[in-house]
Amino acid sequence: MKNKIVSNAIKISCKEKILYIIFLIIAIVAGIVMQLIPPQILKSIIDNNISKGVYEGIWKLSLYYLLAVVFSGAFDFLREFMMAIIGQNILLNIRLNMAKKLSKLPISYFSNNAVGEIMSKFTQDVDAVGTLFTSGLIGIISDGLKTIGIIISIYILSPKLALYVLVLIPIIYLIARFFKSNTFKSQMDARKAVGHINGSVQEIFNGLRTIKIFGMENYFISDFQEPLNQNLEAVHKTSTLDSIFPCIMQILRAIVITIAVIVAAPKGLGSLGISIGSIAAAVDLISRMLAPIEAIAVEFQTIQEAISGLERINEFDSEEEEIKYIQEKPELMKDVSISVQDVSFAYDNGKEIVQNISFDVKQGTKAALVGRTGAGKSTILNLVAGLYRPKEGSIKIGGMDPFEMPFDMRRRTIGIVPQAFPIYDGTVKEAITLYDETITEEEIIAAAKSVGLHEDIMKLSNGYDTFIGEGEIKFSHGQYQLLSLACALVCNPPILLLDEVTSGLDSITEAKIFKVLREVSKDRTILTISHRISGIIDADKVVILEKGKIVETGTPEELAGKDGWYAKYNQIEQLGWKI
Ligand SMILES: Nc1ncnc2c1ncn2[C@@H]1O[C@H](COP(=O)(O)OP(=O)(O)OP(=O)(O)O)[C@@H](O)[C@H]1O
Repeated sequence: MKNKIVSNAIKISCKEKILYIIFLIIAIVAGIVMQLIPPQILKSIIDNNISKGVYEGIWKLSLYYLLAVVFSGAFDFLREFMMAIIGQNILLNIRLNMAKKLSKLPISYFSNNAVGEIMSKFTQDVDAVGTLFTSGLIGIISDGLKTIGIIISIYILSPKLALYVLVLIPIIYLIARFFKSNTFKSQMDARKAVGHINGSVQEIFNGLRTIKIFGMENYFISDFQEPLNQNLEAVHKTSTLDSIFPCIMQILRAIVITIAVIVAAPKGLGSLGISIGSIAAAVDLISRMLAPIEAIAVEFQTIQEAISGLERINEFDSEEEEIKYIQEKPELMKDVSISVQDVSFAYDNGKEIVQNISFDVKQGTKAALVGRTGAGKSTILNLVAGLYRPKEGSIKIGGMDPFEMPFDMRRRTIGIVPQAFPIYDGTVKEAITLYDETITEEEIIAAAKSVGLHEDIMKLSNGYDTFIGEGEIKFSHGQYQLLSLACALVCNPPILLLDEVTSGLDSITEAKIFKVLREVSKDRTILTISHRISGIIDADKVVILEKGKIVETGTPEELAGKDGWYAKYNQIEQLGWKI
């Protein structure tokens, strides 16, 4: 199988659930054999007892009949149960394999794929593939064998009757298939509409304030109404098909049985010359045959869905993985200067975002990248952090390409503070360590103290063990930025990359964060980005970017003395305008 994620999951599950697989095979075989026994007992009761007026021992045969039916049902239950356990285990292993794969993908994968799309691979596509194991594949084999077994049994009773039944099977199958594929289509429509409704709800929640301020409630309600109507229509269609289908199958069963009785009855139209007991057994067998044929129609549908899910998982599986660089004994760098030489870069869409960028940040100094929104500042910071590789030129940190830096070395060399704190589902402690268990309690507290957050954390209900996941807001925006800074500092990295850390903060909080930054930047190499001159802290060097190119470089004093971009930005800011 080409799909390694799925084939590997099947292999693991086969090993883990070998006993269940053995029970499944036993249940399938025993179920098929068991369901053939009751009609034979029925035939014997009618032909050998009732027809001949021998009533002795009937109760025993009736009891055997009952037991055979109960056992047949029990084996069917066992089959379904085993299939569900094995199938769910395969699903779990597929999802685990996908999570492992996801953790190996480069940052560009996440920039080029919407979160919703990735999520649907983990949920809908895996569920669709799962039906292959919980019902589809095994179901089709087992129901197919059941149908074959029944036909053989009818053939033993009367070969001609078996031929009549054989002609009727495709008709029954096609009718069942027609109903099931239409039901499936309307279920899909209903699901799509629910997806649209969920999207609208999320949009409404996210923009609640704006909606209220601009009085857009009616617009959103109308946006909500349409998918609701679509959902209702699709659900109505599904319910109608679902309620008609059993009636149709009942009628079909009656038609097949009527035909069988007419052609088989000793004095009927085309007498087959078989006993009354055989007719009764045949009627019993025909009644049992409709359920597996109906199931096969459903299983074909699920297999089709599973194949398209499998294709999407296969696509995900073939995504190129990030190269993992490993160093035997990661050493801390002695020289931590940053050098950016003739760097050009384009994201996957090919549009060049930065061109011919060159600058360096000497060890222990501070540089600031300044430019307007969209100038390419964050892109350069991400390149320096080693998240992307330049298309042209080179970036070195202490002579080493940051893209090729082993992960653990990167974490201990470069501390990154993003524009906004990413909220993880976890405790304050986990937000600082990012689940790195090698970080000690003392190091966590020292990091929190260095950013002045220790007292605030201690005031929380469970201190460092307080949960701060989504919907559990415990801090202000500024405090979250300090937490983010503590996370960057906990490994004591000699380099700090700061991405507009104070954007969106009031001037008092901004001043507080600047004070902390001044403290923690001592003896560190700092690269900070800002779209304002006032957002750079004590920079030794300022690099001004405009549309992906450097337009000015120098110390703040040098640049202030020129009639260039820096002076222009400064002038505008002093007038109170934001760039
Ligand atoms: N993952 C991406 N894929 C494609 N284009 C991107 C990606 N990230 C950013 N860009 C584009 O690169 C350009 C520069 O973005 P970047 O975030 O580097 O600018 P910036 O100067 O940091 O802006 P801001 O101050 O608003 O954060 C923008 O035009 C943006 O559309």
